[in-house]
Amino acid sequence: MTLTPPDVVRSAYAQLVVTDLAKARWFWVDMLGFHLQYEDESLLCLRGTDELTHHSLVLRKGGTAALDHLSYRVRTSEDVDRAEAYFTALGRPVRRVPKGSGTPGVGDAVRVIDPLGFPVEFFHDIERAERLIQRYDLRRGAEIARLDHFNICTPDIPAAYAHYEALGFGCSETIEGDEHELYAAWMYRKQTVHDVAFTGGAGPRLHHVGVATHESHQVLRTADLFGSLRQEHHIERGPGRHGVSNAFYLYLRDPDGHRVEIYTSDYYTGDPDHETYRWNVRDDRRRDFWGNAVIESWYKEASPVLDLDGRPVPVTESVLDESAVQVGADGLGIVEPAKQGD
Ligand SMILES: O=S(=O)(O)c1ccc(O)c(O)c1
Ligand SMILES: [Fe+2]
Repeated sequence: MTLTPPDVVRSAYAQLVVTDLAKARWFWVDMLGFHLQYEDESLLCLRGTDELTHHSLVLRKGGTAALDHLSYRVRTSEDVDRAEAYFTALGRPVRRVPKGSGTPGVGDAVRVIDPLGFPVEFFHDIERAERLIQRYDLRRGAEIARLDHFNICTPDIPAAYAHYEALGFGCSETIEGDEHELYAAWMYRKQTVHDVAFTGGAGPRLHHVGVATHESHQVLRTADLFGSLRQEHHIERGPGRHGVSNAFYLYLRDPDGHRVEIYTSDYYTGDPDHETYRWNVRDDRRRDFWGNAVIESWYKEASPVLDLDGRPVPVTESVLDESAVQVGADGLGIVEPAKQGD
């Protein structure tokens, strides 16, 4: 029996558990400039300046910092039923979340634990929100425009690739070994570089949420804002230019250690014959086009994830470890001189 996957439109929101809502509000609203769409004593629903639906980030107060769930928007309400049937047929834990019983603003949804162990929601209906695209008077901090992608840590990248390919995701770029072993992949439904990407490592864990600004000067200004306020310890990696995606980037850690990437200027991937661009793991421009080393914490640290009952999901150690491949300025393992023309 052929399984019809849900028609995923885009990565829509991440729901993060934070231990101090006030500190999280400072980081995500005051410093990053997310707009506050909904707030109560235990929950914040936030969106970027361009976003026309209720939220793209939800912060829920809890005892341990973790990913509560990732959420994808699907094209029709029938696709929510398709998602339920698809993951039920895969033998995965599935839970229907009727409108009003889940995240504020979201209509009928289904939540699953996917084959990679991640809590993932699929929904169609979501409340519309006031158009703030040209309300420059309300912009502040990093001026975040929208959610761009999720990056997940998983021990088996080929399995992650196969799962998302079966969901109809295209692949824009990869990092591969000399024998084409897959170290990382970037996959999309919307017509940019990625909605989801996979970082090799113990998983399931959330590596980061990628949020987009319109301009690289906003990425630079973000770093300056944290420096000005003596909050530079929130800066983890960058600013810099990625090899993969060609985006300009800055990685921050929020007060609970959740990683967020401020990201701008990747490229269009919408043609039906779009070809995957493949990087060799020994190319030390792959992660930073200028050859700057990737800090160890970026490879090793990530947020735990919760199951459908809010319990932490145990992790499995990785099969491949990209950080063990030392090339030029990158990697942390055995030093191998880069061959001329690598
Ligand atoms: O560091 S990489 O160039 O591989 C990279 C590319 C795009 C991303 O969104 C990212 O987080 C990391
Ligand atoms: Fe990213």
